[in-house]
Amino acid sequence: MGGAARPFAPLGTGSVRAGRPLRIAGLGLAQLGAALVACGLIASALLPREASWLAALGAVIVLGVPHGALDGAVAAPLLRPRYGRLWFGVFALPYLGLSALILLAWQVTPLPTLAGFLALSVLHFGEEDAGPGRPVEAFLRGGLPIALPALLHPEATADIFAVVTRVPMAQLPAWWTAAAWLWLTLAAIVVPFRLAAHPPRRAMLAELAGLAAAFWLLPPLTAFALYFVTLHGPRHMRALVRDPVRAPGIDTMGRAVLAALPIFGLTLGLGAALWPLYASGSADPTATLLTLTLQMLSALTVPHVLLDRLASRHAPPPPTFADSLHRPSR
Ligand SMILES: CC1=C(/C=C/C(C)=C/C=C/C(C)=C/C=C/C=C(C)/C=C/C=C(C)/C=C/C2=C(C)CCCC2(C)C)C(C)(C)CCC1
Ligand SMILES: [Fe+2]
Repeated sequence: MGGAARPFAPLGTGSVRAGRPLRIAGLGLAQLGAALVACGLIASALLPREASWLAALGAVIVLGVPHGALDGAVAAPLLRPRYGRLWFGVFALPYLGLSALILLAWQVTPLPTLAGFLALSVLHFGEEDAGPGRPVEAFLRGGLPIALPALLHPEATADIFAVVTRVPMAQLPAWWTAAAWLWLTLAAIVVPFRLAAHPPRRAMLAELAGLAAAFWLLPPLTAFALYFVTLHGPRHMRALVRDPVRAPGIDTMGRAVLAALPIFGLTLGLGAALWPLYASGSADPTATLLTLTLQMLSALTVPHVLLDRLASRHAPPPPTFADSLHRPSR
């Protein structure tokens, strides 16, 4: 998230001669891809429920999970100087151990684990969307994808989480509804003041309005997939591309995608290995995929967020004016 800004190199830059990104009708290749994915997801909302769940989960897995697979590229510069070729084991073992504990927690105490997952998601989404050092904006923006489905589509959201937790849920847990109302009340109080004090950029207003419309008009899982694969994942990858310190080898979106592939493959392998365990309790493969995907996302989120914290703590402070006099500019 932090770090010195570098011009954003759009996806596909590497394959375009003379470094000029391919543009069609004024859109870069990355924006065009995102627009196509968004149209596909919106259209999938017209399908029967099972099919629309499959489309949303497919997008979350194929297009959303790779942003977390870049954690390897963030950990390597922290660990390789000290552990040499053993760095991946030193990184992966605690990462997997922590994830395994969360998967176990879903079996033992599903509802408290759900509450923890939602709280961590607000933090994670908010920090990514608002940027560091903006706790109020982070709470408001991170809370939006969690609160709006509870307020606008409580039954459909309860149906999803009854499958994920494997706990019958005729309606959403009262604590979720109460937290969603609290978020809405705080937003209604804080937003007018902030709008008056700092008029926001038009792009941010458009993003928030688009997100609110998606969570209002689309089924909740489709709206979540849209947010996760067109905003959250790309934003995380762009932040790494722009940060020369946290992942030094990742300086274009094309490189970021390539660097994510090996660990993404490993993650798919882990999912495939866990499948029989999850399928044994359910007759419906779509429900199994929903449970496994959401539980795995939550399990990976804990080390994913911790690593982000550790990496920002190890990042050198931003250069001072005196530094800039001694160092050649990038
Ligand atoms: C490095 C590594 C790895 C990998 C990793 C990864 C790949 C990660 C990822 C990560 C990630 C990828 C993360 C994520 C996150 C996510 C989240 C945080 C989410 C959340 C969500 C939510 C919370 C939702 C909800 C909902 C729904 C679902 C529906 C409707 C409604 C709502 C919206 C509410 C491995 C293990 C292989 C090995 C070791 C090392
Ligand atoms: Fe993330």
